[in-house]
Amino acid sequence: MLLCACASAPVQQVSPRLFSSAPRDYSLPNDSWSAEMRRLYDQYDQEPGGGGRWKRLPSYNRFLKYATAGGQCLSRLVQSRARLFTRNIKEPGAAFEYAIFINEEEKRAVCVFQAGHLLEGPPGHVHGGAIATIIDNVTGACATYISGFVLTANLNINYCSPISLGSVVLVDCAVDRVEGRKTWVSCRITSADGSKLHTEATGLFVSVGVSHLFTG
Ligand SMILES: CCCCCCCCCCCCCCCC(=O)SCCNC(=O)CCNC(=O)[C@H](O)C(C)(C)COP(=O)(O)OP(=O)(O)OC[C@H]1O[C@@H](n2cnc3c(N)ncnc32)[C@H](O)[C@@H]1OP(=O)(O)O
Repeated sequence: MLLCACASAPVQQVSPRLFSSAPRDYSLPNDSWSAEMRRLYDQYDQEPGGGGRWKRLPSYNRFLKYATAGGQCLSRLVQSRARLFTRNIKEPGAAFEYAIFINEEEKRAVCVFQAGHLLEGPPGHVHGGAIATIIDNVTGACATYISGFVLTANLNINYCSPISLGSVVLVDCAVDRVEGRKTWVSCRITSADGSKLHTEATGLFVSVGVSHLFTG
């Protein structure tokens, strides 16, 4: 379920069944993925209904773009040119290629992430802001899945070793604690084989009503 609200209209409920056509799911493999990216994806991917531990989260460049109903409030959102930051570069493989898998029982999310050439920071390596972005995205998805709609209140990141452009890494997150409106998530980015630690992070996410986005 996705909630929609704006300052001048009452909060409305919009469900994915209102989608008019199949949107592009960016979490599915494409030709830019390396063999290693594909191998890791296959490792976590499970047949729908197969009872596997991991569920892939679909990923769209804008969730509401494909909805057909919802009145004035929704149409104002749909008509805007906003796009999800991590999915707004058209060239496959150029920036963020990733798929997130959720393990509800363990309250964990794992993301297989291939960092493209447009994410350069230090020569040949991934920009720290791009690393922060993927961490925010994956920890945010993990917190959202467990606690419902949340915003990032705090993110602490230790950059332990640089990530090479074009490489594939694993972003592994877990919900550590939920207390009232607050959800704490920890995160580690490692090399694909798990042998090298690149980044460690913790995040605090606070549950809000979607109307918070319109009222500040
Ligand atoms: C079915 C599911 C599918 C899932 C599929 C999802 C896919 C989806 C993928 C996309 C995932 C993208 C993920 C991006 C996520 C962003 O990037 S969010 C954007 C960046 N974040 C923001 O812009 C947030 C800006 N900040 C705010 O709006 C407000 O400060 C907040 C965080 C909502 C908190 O404000 P508030 O609601 O007024 O709450 P407030 O009463 O101040 O605080 C509540 C509690 O939190 C504590 N707190 C608040 N801020 C802090 C802080 N900075 N440090 C420590 N404690 C704090 C307070 O002390 C308080 O604690 P208690 O007193 O209750 O113990």
